[in-house]
Amino acid sequence: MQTINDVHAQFAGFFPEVELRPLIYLLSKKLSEGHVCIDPMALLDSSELPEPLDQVVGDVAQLLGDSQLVSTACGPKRPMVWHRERLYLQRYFHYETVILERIKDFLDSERERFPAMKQALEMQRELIRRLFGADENAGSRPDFDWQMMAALLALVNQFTIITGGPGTGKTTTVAKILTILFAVNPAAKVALAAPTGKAAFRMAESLKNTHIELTEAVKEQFGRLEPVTLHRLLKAHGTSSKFRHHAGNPLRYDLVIVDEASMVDVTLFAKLLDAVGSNTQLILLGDKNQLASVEAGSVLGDLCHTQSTMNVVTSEKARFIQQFLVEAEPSIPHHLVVEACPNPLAEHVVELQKSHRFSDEKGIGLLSKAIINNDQPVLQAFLLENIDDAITIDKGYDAEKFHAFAEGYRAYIQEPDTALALKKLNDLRVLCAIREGDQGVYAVNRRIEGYLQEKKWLQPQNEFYENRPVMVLQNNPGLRLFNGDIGIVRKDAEGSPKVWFEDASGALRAFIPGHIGAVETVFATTVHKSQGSEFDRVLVLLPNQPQLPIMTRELVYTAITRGKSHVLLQCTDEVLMAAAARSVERASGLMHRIDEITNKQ
Ligand SMILES: Nc1ncnc2c1ncn2[C@@H]1O[C@H](COP(=O)(O)OP(=O)(O)OP(=O)(O)O)[C@@H](O)[C@H]1O
Repeated sequence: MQTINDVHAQFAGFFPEVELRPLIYLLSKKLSEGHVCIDPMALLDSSELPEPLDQVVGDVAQLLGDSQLVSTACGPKRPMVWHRERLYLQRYFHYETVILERIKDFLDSERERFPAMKQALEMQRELIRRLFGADENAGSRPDFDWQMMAALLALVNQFTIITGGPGTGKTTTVAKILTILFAVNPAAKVALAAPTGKAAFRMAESLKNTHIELTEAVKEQFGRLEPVTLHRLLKAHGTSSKFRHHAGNPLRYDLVIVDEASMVDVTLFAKLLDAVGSNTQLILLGDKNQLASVEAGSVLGDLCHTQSTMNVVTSEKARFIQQFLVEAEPSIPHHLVVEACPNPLAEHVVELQKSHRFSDEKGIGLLSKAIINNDQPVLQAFLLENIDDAITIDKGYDAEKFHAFAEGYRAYIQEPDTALALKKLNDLRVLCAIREGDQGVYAVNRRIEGYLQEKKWLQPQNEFYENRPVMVLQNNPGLRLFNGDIGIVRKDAEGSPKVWFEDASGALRAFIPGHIGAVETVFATTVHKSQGSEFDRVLVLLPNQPQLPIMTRELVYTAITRGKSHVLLQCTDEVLMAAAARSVERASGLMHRIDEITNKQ
């Protein structure tokens, strides 16, 4: 229960206009829950206001319009902005505005580039047809190849979002985009980035291991791509959110690719867009259905959801794309081709729809779709039958099943080669929804430690015991270690404990434990922290509290799709059904401000 002493009430109390305090209270509270702004009219009916702030006097719009603390979009700089029925802290309104303005700039500059780029791509017709298998597979494919649409649009656009679930080929599409780009411009400068070091590293690995045939020259170009975190790309000043790259000192690349963009909050999103100059193309990859960032905003999801139908294109772009198909190949479905697109982001967001990793008919593919679509009959069938090879649902939170899973950690502990041990550690993970309580990360980590100790595989006598798996909890740009990086404690040749990490090139790096700042044990981690990672097997432990607001379909979808071959789901029927029925709601103005890209307000 909220008390008058809580931090949001204190914040509201700093403002002299007493009648505005209930709104400021709500704004502060909602910001801490990940919302970028509030719709005061909708919220004032709710019972979220503590006494004595629960009395709102007068007409809200008039109150905000008359206040010296509140400005409008074009008004003087004040602590808050009231814009199109939403109330923002000035800073967050600014971030949203930067995002919209930068997208507008990208769209303006690409119109000029289109004829030249179109011509350049037409010169690469053979390569494009070969990459998308048009010659050999013509006619055998049942549906239009959305990867081809994504790649061609990304190459002619300045700003593109490629979204899709796990295994839909986002990385493969990037490999094809790069192959075409290097054919057009062998000297192209490309940056690969992601919000976490782990995600950036994983993208670079997947690019190196792509199944597409590359020439030696392109292989060499791929080999030179160095994955970096967004903080490193933008050149963070220490651990602050100030960056050396911004509109006045833009990034000097031809193309910037950002993976796992669903994890980027509104602040970093705005700073990224601000730092990408008008001559640089930007491609954002992510799964719009995944959990959003821990901090405020769900920008990637919001930008994707501005369109009710995905993959709509104008007939001009459809003609351009379809010239690369051979006759027998399926073309873009007719209902998606229009004369003019009302949404400015049409042709800039492409959804890849076919998973090449999971079947839609069974296993992780079927269950994750059923969760995100709240498909209750399919979920009921999973709960009733429990006969899927890739999914085990344990409704009784069985200790034996838990221990059998934890036993999987023995492989990395007994692996003498530290690089291999790091890989084996990352074969499996326990994913928790919460931190506190018996089913939270802290208790579950202790439970696994205790079990492995009982088996005499671990001796956790001190903080940095041999083989402790740890996750770094903050960015250390100076050490090139970032929040979310995972390492193992092992003694070095001199017998001193060190924490070992793998860098982007696969080389081992060791640090004295005291030098890397706060870490936590990572046998189990939160679903939030697991974003950007995939594991062969996961145990998803959902707390037996169906009413918990954090238990949403996005959370369970994100957890399940971290698993590549098997998911053990510990939850009751009620918990799973309640989570599937609940969706993350994050207020932002992006969806209803998207028309500002075309009609400057
Ligand atoms: N068009 C395709 N034809 C055949 N196989 C494909 C195709 N596209 C992707 N794949 C295969 O599907 C698997 C997943 O592809 P990829 O890693 O590109 O997907 P992703 O969307 O990036 O996945 P993740 O969400 O896990 O990062 C890979 O083994 C890849 O080789």
